[in-house]
Order: sequence, then C-alpha cells, then structure tokens
Amino acid sequence: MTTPRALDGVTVEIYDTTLRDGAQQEGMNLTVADKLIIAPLLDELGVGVIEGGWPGAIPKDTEFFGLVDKEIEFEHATFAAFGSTRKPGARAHDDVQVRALLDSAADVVTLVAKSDIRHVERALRTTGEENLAMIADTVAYLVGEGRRVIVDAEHFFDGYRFDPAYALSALETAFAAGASDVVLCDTNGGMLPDWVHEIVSAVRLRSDGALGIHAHNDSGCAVANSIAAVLAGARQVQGCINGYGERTGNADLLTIVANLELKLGATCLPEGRLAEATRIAHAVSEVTNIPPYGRQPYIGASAFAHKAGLHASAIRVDPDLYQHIDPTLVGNDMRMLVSEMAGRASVELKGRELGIDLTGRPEVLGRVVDRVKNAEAAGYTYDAADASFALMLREELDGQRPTYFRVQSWRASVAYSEKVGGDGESEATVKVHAGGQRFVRTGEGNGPVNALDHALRLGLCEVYPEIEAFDLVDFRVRLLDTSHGTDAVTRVLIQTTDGERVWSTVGVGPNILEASYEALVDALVFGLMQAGIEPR
Ligand SMILES: CC(=O)SCCNC(=O)CCNC(=O)[C@H](O)C(C)(C)COP(=O)(O)OP(=O)(O)OC[C@H]1O[C@@H](n2cnc3c(N)ncnc32)[C@H](O)[C@@H]1OP(=O)(O)O
Ligand SMILES: CC(=O)C(=O)O
Repeated sequence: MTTPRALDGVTVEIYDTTLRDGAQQEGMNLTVADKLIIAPLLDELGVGVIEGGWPGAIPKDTEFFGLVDKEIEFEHATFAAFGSTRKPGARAHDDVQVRALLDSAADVVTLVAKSDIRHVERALRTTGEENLAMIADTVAYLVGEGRRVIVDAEHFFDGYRFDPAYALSALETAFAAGASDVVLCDTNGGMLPDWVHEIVSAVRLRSDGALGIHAHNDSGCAVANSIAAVLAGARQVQGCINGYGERTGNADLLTIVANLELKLGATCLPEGRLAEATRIAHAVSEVTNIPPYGRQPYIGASAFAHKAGLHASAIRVDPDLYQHIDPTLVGNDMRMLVSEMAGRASVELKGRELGIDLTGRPEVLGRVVDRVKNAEAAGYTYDAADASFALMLREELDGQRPTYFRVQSWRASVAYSEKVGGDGESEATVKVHAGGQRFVRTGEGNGPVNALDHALRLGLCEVYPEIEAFDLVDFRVRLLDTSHGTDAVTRVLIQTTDGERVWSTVGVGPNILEASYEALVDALVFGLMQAGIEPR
C-alpha cells in the first residue's frame, strides 16, 4: 500500500515566464529567434502557459508575438502576453499599452497590478481607490475582448504584511472584474515558507478565486515558498527554467514541478514529460548561452554524481540507499566519480559505467584505488577526467591500454617577434613512431601547447586520419601549491570532442608544457580507443 501524499489528485497549472521574467536576468538578452527556439521546447515539456514577453513595451516582444502564431504549432501551451494595468486617470480602452496586449492576439493576458498600498502611493503616485479602478477597468476591458486575464498581484506578500485589507481589496477587485486567477507575487523575494503558507491560507479563507504563486529567490526560498503556497491552496505556479530571472532569479520551475509531482503527488505536466526535464533545461541553456549549473537540483550534471567511497559501497547494493529519487524520472543519470575519496566499490561501479566488468577482480580494484589515491596526492584529479581514469584502468587490466604510437621526443618553443600573420609565433617538433614509420613533424601555434598539439596531429593523422575529427574544446590550467609554495606543480585539464562525444583528460607536470603533453596524449589515445580503432 502506498502512503497518500498531500497533493494526490490535485492539478497545478504550470506557467512559464522564462521568456519574460527570466529574460530580466542580468546578462541575458534573448533575440526573437532565441525565443522562437525556446517556446517550442517549453511546449514539448508540457507547460500550461508560456508568457512570451511584454508586447508594446519591448519591440522584440511585439515582433515575437507577431511571428509565434504563424511559425509554431503548439501542442499543449497557451500563450500569455504580459503588461500592466492602465495609467492612472485614463481609460483602459484608450491606453496604447493595453491595446498592444490585445493586438498581440495572445489568448491570455497577464496584468501586473499593484497590491501594496505603499507602492500605489509612492511608485504609482495615485490613491488606493484609483489603483483599484485601474485594475477593475483594465481587467473588465480585456475580459470583454475575450481574453483570459490573469492578474499578477505585485508585492502581494509585503503588501499584505503591511496592510492586509488593502492587499485583499486589490485581489477581490480583480476577481470581481473577471480575472481567472490572481497570482500572489513575492516580487522582492524576501519571504520565508511559513509566512507564505500563512498568508496564502488566510487569503483562501477570504476568497474562492483561483490563486497562483510567483516567487523570487532573494531569500534562497523561491522553490520552498512556491511549494508552501501550493500546499496552502495555490493552483498555478509561475517560474522560469533554470531559475533564470532578475537579481537572484525566479523560482526554478523544474525543481518545483519535480517536487510537486514526485514527492507530493500533484499533476503538473502531461504524463511522461517530466522525464524530458534534463534534456529540455540543457537545451534552453544552449540558447541562452548560460552554462548549465551542475549542482542544480534534479537536472544538474552533479545531481546524482557520487564521490564518496562509502556511498559507492552502499550504492553497489542498492542505488536508492544514496539517492532521493530514481534519476531517470527526470531524465538524468547516476554517475560514479573516482577520486582520492574512492574505495574499491567506486572503482567497480565506475568500471561498469565504462563498460568494464571488474567483478571478481579484487586485486585490480585494490591496485587502481592505490594508484588513484597516490596520483591525486601528486596533483591529478580524476573526477574531472574520466578518460584518463579509463586509460589507467585499462593499464591495470593486464596492459589493455592500446599503444597507437610512441613519442620518441618532443620540444616546443616560443619565439618573440613582430606578428606578421600566419598560425602564430610558437613552434613544436615531435619525433613519433606510428604505423611502422617514424615521423618528424613541426607544428606552429598561437602558443607552445597549441603548437605541440598541431605537431602531434601532423605526424599521427597520416596513420590515424580519424584524429582529424578531434577538437580541443576546453583547456584549463591550475597551479597547485602542493608544499606551501616551494614546489608548485601544474595541472592541465583538457576536454576533447569528436563532434558527438566529449571526453576529459588530465596531465600534471613541473610546467604547463609537460602537463599539457600528458593530457594531449591521453586525449588522442582515448579518442581512438573509444572509436574502436585498432593500433596500426
Ligand atoms: C515586477 C516586474 O518585474 S513587472 C515587469 C517589469 N518589466 C519591465 O519593466 C520591462 C519592460 N519595461 C519597459 O519597457 C518600460 O519600463 C515601460 C515601457 C513599461 C514603461 O516605460 P516608461 O513609459 O518610459 O515609464 P517608466 O519605466 O519610467 O515608468 C513606469 C511607469 O509605469 C507606471 N506603472 C508601474 N506599475 C504599474 C502598474 N501596475 N499599472 C500601471 N502603471 C504602472 C509607473 O508609475 C510609471 O509611470 P509614469 O511614467 O507615470 O511615472
Ligand atoms: C509580476 C512579477 O514579475 C513580480 O511581481 O515579480
């Protein structure tokens, strides 16, 4: 028998504001084309409403609303245009910004309205009565034009704590004018879950209208506050993919959805869509050009990555002993990290991940654990360099590391001269044996490491043309102070791709060149091995 959950049988409407409030994040600047890529991803995820922007205020948003209807067929989501109530002392009918919301042709219009009397008097510079008239007039006008109108009650929680009667009058006015939902906004993001729960519960006692929650993360509680609001009766949640948004961000929509569905039993997305969460969040990151946050709950690359040896030994018995959910439910994977904190269980599980069965090989496991611990003490790091670890494992497995080539010697130098174009000022020469021949090749580059990489490839591509597809995509250097500054060593981490897969290798040495050489050689060997190439 399963234990009943607090939200079993409850449906929560998911309202995505990535394209509007998410775009208010510092450094984010979405083009119309970006929005046209992100919107279908949100629809694929199965959100109920996509807020596309503020037509009439931002020219790109006006253009986006003009295009979105023509270019994309949405399966699930309806579109919302965001804007504000009319100006004080005018009529909604005559307000150009309100007209732009109608012109956007969006089925839903979301109006930001003031509900904190201090904002009414000091920011709007009008009276409480006039603000209520602005809400009533604008909502009724848009409803009369056939739109579903959602009211985002800005600063509702702060306003309620200061003057509950006024905050409630704004909410009641919106419902009376025909708003389908009033969304209680923690605009300044300073609320705590207990406060949110208490206020939403109090509002519920006063109103039967549909409530929503829109939380910002300034107190680090946006997700918790959104969940508290739903537990107290809110039935719409607004938020952004990857928690994008102004200042510290909006509530991270996918964390909320995963918690509501998997922990509390609510229905937020169509059946099976939560399993697309990781893929879609990462696809949105590609468009925003903001690298995914590895430690993001549920969907981050590290969300189910285990480093401690003791965790691995329990996971070997049952993965659920060290994870709060099955990662596949959100489209993520469990990963084992091997490092100085590893034990034999970690190596065995990592081997399995790499397709190497180490059951019944305790001597190999013991050797690898010792080697990793000693290497990490000398500066290596394997949790960031899976490919170097895989090669080490193969070496310990009766010398299974393939010998594709042998470097007899290499040297690299930097020449200082006036730039005259070409590849660069640095030069490297390698003497390498491969395919039964000896090559001596010189490469140029914009630095000695780049020149060394070119020289190695020049020689090896003649025997292994597959190497031409390998690209170095990331190169990180760190000086390690292993003995209080007297004998610093250099660690280099390299990421390489063949266009499909990415692999990471590590090198350590007394200088950047030696460290880079080691990481470069591992990258080439691993790339060839992974492609199933036999030594020639
Ligand atoms: C909490 C939120 O995040 S709400 C979303 C906020 N998003 C944005 O502001 C992005 C888009 N904004 C814009 O492009 C511009 O600020 C515009 C077009 C909306 C307004 O620009 P401007 O006309 O130059 O006015 P400005 O930005 O200086 O001031 C905003 C005006 O709106 C008024 N206003 C603020 N909230 C509301 C409201 N809920 N209802 C009606 N009017 C409002 C302000 O009192 C001010 O009026 P004033 O011009 O008479 O002083
Ligand atoms: C409406 C909105 O974005 C806010 O109050 O934060």
